Amino acid sequence: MESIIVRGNGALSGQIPIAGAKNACLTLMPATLLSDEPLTLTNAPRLSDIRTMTELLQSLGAEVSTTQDGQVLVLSSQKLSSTRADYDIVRKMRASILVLGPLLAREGRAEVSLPGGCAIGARPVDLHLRALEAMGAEMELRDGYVHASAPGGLKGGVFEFPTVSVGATENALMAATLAKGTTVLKNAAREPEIVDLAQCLRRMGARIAGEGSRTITIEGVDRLGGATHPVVTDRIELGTYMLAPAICGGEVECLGGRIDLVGAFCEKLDAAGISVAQTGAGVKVSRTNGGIRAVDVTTEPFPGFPTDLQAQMMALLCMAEGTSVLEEKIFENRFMHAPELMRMGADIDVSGGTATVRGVERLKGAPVMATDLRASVSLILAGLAAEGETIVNRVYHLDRGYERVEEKLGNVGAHIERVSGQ
Ligand SMILES: CC(=O)N[C@H]1[C@@H](OP(=O)(O)OP(=O)(O)OC[C@H]2O[C@@H](n3ccc(=O)[nH]c3=O)[C@H](O)[C@@H]2O)O[C@H](CO)[C@@H](O)[C@@H]1O
Ligand SMILES: C=C(OP(=O)(O)O)C(=O)O
Repeated sequence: MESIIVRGNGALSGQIPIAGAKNACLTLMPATLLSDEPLTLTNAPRLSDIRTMTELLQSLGAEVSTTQDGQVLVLSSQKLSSTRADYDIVRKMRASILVLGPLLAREGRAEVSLPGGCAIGARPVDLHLRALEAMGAEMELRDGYVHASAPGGLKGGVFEFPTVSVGATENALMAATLAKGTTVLKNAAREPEIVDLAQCLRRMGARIAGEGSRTITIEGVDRLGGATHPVVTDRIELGTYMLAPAICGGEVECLGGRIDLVGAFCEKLDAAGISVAQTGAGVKVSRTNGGIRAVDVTTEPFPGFPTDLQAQMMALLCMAEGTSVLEEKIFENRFMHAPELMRMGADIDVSGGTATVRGVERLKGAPVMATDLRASVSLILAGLAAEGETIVNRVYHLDRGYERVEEKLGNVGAHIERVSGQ
């Protein structure tokens, strides 16, 4: 099994290229199921989750080819051979549920394994099912699978999400493109990945208005065609690497970064005493003098502070002057990084959805265990600023969402390497 070894270091300096967004690509890929013409995605990230989605789509009969550098995906679903998303693939990745809406819209039926819970929370899919039911789908839960059908095709409907859900909005949006009539999605998610999906679907011929606002209106069309679409920048990878110079000191430019993708996060960095500026090429972050100030953070749906940056922000605040309070409002169990950070000398109390972090002067390297994707990278960030060596085990979580992390951080001066067999 592989591990990442990080040795505490001084200031960082240089540039880090930011990849296309994992979470956008994972919803754009199933959009291929809506059309019999090819969908080409450029700026795709090279990640294990993308390979899992490729495997899932291929199991349904789609053809997926990748350029040698892995950045262009050509997906073709001319003829589908199955409507069943098997447990063996779905269990590897929750985003697999995103094939449900497209399959149902194109084929009138789908059988998708329930993804189940995961380390960060229970993560039910009831809202995905209810939104599709509002379009006339019939759902039955049997043998651990959702058996969905819409024999006469989906029909436009009005659905108000009781809670904002990124995945359920994506599933409903994709399905509605081929439903008969108009669908209105209220209290929809406003994340940049939703906007990216709507733009891609529009390129395929869909009629969508209002993405990025709380209400999305979709006029169903008879068929969708092919398209070429660039995957939006990964705002979570961006925020993660913005924290590297914030934690270690120095100045790093994140190439391709856009402040508008991480507005609420930048406000917190500013309050913590970190300088952030948009440049022609990306986002430049520096901490050249002065310490880190404590700040309070509450996670919220976009445009609020993203839950996917909470663990990394906690790594920064472990070394702030003063006490910070982090409230996790999206997932019920997303503080597993806290005990690992405490192994490195952090002073953190967790009570329910609240973590109180009292800043310490210095963290100390230790062997730690990655429990999920963002937790893993928070431990790497903490290790960069700790005294001595930190060994992060179970890095397969990291490879779901970060490509070439050692190379990207190594190029700005971090002491980081991947080793096998630890
Ligand atoms: C592949 C992908 O894009 N993953 C992202 C997506 O996950 P995902 O789409 O799974 O997250 P949701 O926005 O759906 O979850 C938000 C909240 O709604 C709840 N909920 C969701 C669906 C449902 O049917 N019922 C229900 O109760 C969830 O348990 C959670 O408490 O958005 C999350 C919130 O920004 C991010 O952390 C994930 O990185
Ligand atoms: C939680 C995440 O992903 P997923 O929804 O695929 O588990 C994430 O990207 O941080």
